[in-house]
Amino acid sequence: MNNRSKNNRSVNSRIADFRSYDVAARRAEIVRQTDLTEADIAVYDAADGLTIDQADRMVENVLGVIGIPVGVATNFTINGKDYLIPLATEEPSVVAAASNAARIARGLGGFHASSTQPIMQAQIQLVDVMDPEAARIRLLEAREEIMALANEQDPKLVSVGGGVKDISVRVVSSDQATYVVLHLHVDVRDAMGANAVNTMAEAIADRVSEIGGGHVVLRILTNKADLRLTRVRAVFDAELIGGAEVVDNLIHAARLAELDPYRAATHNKGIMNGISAVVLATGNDTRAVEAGCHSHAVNADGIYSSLSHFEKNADGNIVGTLELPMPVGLVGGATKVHPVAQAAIKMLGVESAEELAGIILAVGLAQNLAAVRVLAGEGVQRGHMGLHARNIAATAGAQKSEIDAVVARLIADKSIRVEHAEKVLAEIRGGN
Ligand SMILES: CC(C)(COP(=O)([O-])OP(=O)([O-])OC[C@H]1O[C@@H](n2cnc3c(N)ncnc32)[C@H](O)[C@@H]1OP(=O)([O-])[O-])[C@@H](O)C(=O)NCCC(=O)NCCSC(=O)C[C@@](C)(O)CC(=O)[O-]
Ligand SMILES: NC(=O)C1=CN([C@@H]2O[C@H](COP(=O)(O)OP(=O)(O)OC[C@H]3O[C@@H](n4cnc5c(N)ncnc54)[C@H](O)[C@@H]3O)[C@@H](O)[C@H]2O)C=CC1
Repeated sequence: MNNRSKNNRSVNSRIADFRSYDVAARRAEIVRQTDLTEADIAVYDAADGLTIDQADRMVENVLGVIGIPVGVATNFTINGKDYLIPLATEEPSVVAAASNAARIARGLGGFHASSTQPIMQAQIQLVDVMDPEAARIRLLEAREEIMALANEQDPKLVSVGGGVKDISVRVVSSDQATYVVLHLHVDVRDAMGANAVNTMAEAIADRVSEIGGGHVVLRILTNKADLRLTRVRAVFDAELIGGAEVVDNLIHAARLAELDPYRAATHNKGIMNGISAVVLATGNDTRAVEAGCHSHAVNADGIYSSLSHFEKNADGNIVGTLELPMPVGLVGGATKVHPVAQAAIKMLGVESAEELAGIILAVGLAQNLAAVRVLAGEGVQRGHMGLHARNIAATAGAQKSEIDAVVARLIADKSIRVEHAEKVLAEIRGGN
């Protein structure tokens, strides 16, 4: 299931035992397989991949930068193509878990992703409208004029096949107030699209109030990007999951997440472990994606619920599915200015925002399956805390050469706590 990169390199995401490579060997492997050159991958040498001058141009009142590790998830095949996927996360076991679940799906075809058109929406809120229902109809009658005025703001977007495709108008009312809210539906192609649609919304606002009446308050993107959905599905091998009993327990665990908001929040956090890590690694807007996902987690009955679904198929394997808004881009925002984000995009070899969205969903589903699988079996502590033990050993003061020995003792003693690590370290240093 190899994939040819843009420069015709062969990407094979199945790199057995990648964990035992040292950092230099991992980089060499990535350079060998992907379009990243040795010069490109050197951005990871700077502690944060970002100079102070670059940071100072990105946000305000800059003091410095914060480093977040970037790891590579292996074993991913998506729509028949292999990917080596950068994840930026401070949490141990996320990269391992995603790689593990991708390995479990790989033999059964990997992940299949698809998306709607990349439609983002802006809202223009009219207040104090005397005749809200009639205003709604007048605005819909002016559809062509409103769309043309909005499209004039972004000839570049229109030239690449995007632009406003439709409008809709809602009357939002309660006992306290009634608002007329016009939505612009904008195809943003390979952009995340917030700046693009906000520019349009501000430009048409006066004309919208002339037609609708009242006056304008809000003219801003909605992060409930429910017209820009990405879907992913994968079959996970029952044997590799741990057998029929773990499969059945996994279904019970997933069902509780559908029924119970307390469980759903944690289940969805596991999904976001994967999603936010790829979104961050590619310089995309984590808050925009997270807000969109949260808004999507409320089901038809108004209950906060699981974002994913797991079912057992006729072969006894698990079929996992995930459908989410995924407003990410390859142009604009930090994707174009952050050197590490650019390296991530080049490593992935993605050609469209839609392809990137499919990868992000696949990692979200993989991370979710991996977590629920261990919860349905041995519990999360062995795998997660085993990897977290490295942090604990370092916190206790272990040097690089001492960490492996301290971690081995913490796991053997089933006590992954700083006080115990300090005791073990003292013993090791004392020759006991
Ligand atoms: C941690 C594992 C994967 C171990 O699982 P394991 O079965 O011991 O793994 P293994 O040693 O048999 O290796 C299997 C594959 O996993 C990967 N792998 C395995 N270890 C590593 C490693 N060190 N570094 C890199 N890759 C690793 C790697 O791909 C490897 O294949 P290989 O390539 O070696 O042939 C498993 O226990 C697991 O998936 N745990 C879930 C961890 C998790 O979800 N972490 C997130 C933090 S917990 C949380 O935030 C959310 C949660 C859990 O509450 C969500 C929820 O409740 O739903
Ligand atoms: N509520 C939110 O989520 C908000 C987010 N933001 C920020 O907005 C930024 C993203 O805005 P964008 O409009 O994506 O950025 P942008 O304005 O930098 O880039 C988009 C522009 O790129 C041009 N373009 C060139 N080639 C294109 C192609 N192939 N496809 C699409 N457009 C192309 C178009 O003119 C388009 O308007 C992010 O940094 C985000 O953090 C800003 C305000 C609110």
